[in-house]
Amino acid sequence: MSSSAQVTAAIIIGIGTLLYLLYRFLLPKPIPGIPYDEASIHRLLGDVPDLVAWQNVHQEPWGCMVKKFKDLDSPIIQIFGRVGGNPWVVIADAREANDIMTRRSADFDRSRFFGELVNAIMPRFHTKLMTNDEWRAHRALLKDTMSPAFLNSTSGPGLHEAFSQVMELWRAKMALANDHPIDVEQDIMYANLDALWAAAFGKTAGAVETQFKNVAEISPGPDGVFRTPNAEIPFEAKAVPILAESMAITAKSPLGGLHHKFAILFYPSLRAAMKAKETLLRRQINDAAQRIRSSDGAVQSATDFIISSEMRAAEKEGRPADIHSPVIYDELYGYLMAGHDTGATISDWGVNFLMRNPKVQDTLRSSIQTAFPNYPPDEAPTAKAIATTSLPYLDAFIEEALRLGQVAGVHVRETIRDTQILGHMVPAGTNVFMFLIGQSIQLPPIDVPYTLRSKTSQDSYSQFPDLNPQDIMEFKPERWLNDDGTYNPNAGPSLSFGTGLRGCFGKKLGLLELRMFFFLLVWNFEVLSPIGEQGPLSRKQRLGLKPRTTYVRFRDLRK
Ligand code: HEM
Repeated sequence: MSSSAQVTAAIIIGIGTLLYLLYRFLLPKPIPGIPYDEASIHRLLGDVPDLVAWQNVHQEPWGCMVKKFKDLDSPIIQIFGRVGGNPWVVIADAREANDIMTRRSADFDRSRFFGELVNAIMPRFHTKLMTNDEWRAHRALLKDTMSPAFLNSTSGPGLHEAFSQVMELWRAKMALANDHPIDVEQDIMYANLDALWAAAFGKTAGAVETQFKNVAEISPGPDGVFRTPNAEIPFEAKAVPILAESMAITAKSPLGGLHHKFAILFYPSLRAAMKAKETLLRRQINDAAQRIRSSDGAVQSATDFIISSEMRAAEKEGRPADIHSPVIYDELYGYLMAGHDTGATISDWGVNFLMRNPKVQDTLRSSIQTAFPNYPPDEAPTAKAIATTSLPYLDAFIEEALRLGQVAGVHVRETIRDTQILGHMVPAGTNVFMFLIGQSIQLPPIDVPYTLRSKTSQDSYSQFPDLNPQDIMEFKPERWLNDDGTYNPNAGPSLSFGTGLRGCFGKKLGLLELRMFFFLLVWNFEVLSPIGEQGPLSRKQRLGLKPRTTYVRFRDLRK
């Protein structure tokens, strides 16, 4: 062999060896002792191909996890979701999940994986921060907007207006659809966007109002479901779902948040949406400041609240008010974004559960009619009356819809020091996913020996009972009621909003949103299934985990 051929051969062997070593380096490295799928450790992409394959067939990736837990017969497993990244630990046990989120803050904190989702859009939104003084200061900014007084008097009327409007939209559609099913998913999303917009800025975004324009064009699709062409809503409002949906880029891309940042900077639709976000916030904040100056500080929205607080603090400290601070911008937009799609997703689930459980629907309706005996059918009670009246069956219905719906397939925390989960050592810096749509919350649990539970989990064992495995898959609001008919949120694991320090900031507003929507829905209509056989209820992954379809027939109860 000539010397140049020898050099070429040596280079090829060298490159080949390097590539092989790189490949070996990037292959998944399991955490010792925690079960995993054997096939996944021989692939650079780990478990991703399985999740993608499941998604392609079922429109959501999570059923694949139910199968992995079953195949590995363990409530704790590990999966490999990033090339060359650390394994992710996943648990399917509500009791341990609750324990991690409420009692183990010395071991777990907000996961950077979760924070990455919002980083490119709202880098100062507190959901991204670890639990520290900065996070506490951000939470304090809007804390009082979750007080009962603020919710019932200031936020409630806007929610009532938005949902009353969508009831009228459906009345108009129903008159033309002539007892055929209507696709209501987009209307529900717009109604929730309007509702949160009103809570944030004092007036709806006009999204539902815009939909009235096209009602006359309602027509059946090949599946017999009636739909209206989507009327263009104001771009500032449209920007909210556009940006919210873009967070999926982070979740899905092997490059995570880097890919999302690139998209926000260079994709024209996302650039336009970011610009609309800035314009909207600037205008709303200026309007709020002017309103406050001219009306002795009367607060009509979350924006008014945050701006008047800043103006008062500045006056007290003798400095100019910093009403256009990036923190205020990101917290306000976070408030808007975090609440509309989550509320809409659970509303879609609840509508499906009402259709499939006519007895539950009858009980729910008679319970609210009994609570308001003096109202004629065409006059719904006020926002304040709905918000403040004891309605235990409605609360139980919502709790059950949250349990069997679930907006998020998982909650995530990160270990901040080496720790133990269900008897296994988990190193610091590991993302721990707590699975919500499988065993122990929606399916019979996987057996966990008591002694493997953490000390805090054992000590708090009697805090809530496990769900009954015999009827865990049924939609049964009664499980959340005491014998005397009062609502009992501790009748089982209630994790749909997360829990503990880093649970949902807007839970009370979210619950009010759902209360107002379902009250007005059941007050106005009987919610009927589309005609014909109903298949099993399946999911699709959008920003949240939604039911595959929300097709409804309505019977108007005003007639
Ligand atoms: C039905 C409605 C809602 C549902 C189901 C829901 C669900 C959730 C979930 C599952 C989390 C993650 C919790 C965790 O990791 O433990 C979360 C966090 C959060 N939610 Fe909600 N949410 C809803 C409404 C809202 C509303 C209306 C707002 C604000 C106005 C809001 C603001 C937030 C914020 C700021 C966080 C992050 C908290 C932190 O990191 O400290 N949510 N929500």
